[in-house]
Amino acid sequence: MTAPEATAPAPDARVLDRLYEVVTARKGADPSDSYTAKLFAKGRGKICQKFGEEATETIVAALAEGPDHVVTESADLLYHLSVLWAEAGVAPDRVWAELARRFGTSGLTEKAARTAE
Ligand SMILES: N=c1c2ncn([C@@H]3O[C@H](COP(=O)(O)OP(=O)(O)OP(=O)(O)O)[C@@H](O)[C@H]3O)c2ncn1[C@@H]1O[C@H](COP(=O)(O)O)[C@@H](O)[C@H]1O
Repeated sequence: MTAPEATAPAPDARVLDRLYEVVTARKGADPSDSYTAKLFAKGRGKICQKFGEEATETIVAALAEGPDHVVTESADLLYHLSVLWAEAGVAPDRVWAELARRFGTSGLTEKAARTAE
């Protein structure tokens, strides 16, 4: 069996960085020991399919099930996004940098600049 992580991360946004480290370390691990390793073994198509399913489940939770379900489905969604990033070779730092770059630019301003091109 794969050993559980020694210490749980703080329950804040940095948990995604820790999760990405754990997920990346599961690449090439025995699929019978790890759900993440099983997903990697099934390939990128399966990982993308799972991410899509979790997105749909999050939508259903928001539309019909209430905040507690939105929380649990969002956690499933972000876990599967971490696996997708690891599969695609995208470290979360790159996403954080892109979000930071966009900070303070209204989506309306960005769209207007794009559609004027
Ligand atoms: N955060 C998660 C996490 N969130 C959700 N899941 C799994 O994602 C799956 C959700 O998919 P479904 O609800 O569709 O359940 P399912 O029917 O089992 O899925 P499929 O058979 O369709 O693939 C469940 O099996 C959950 O257990 C997770 N599995 C792992 N992690 C993290 O990843 C770490 C490593 O996990 P292992 O790779 O299993 O060691 C863990 O310590 C956790 O920190």
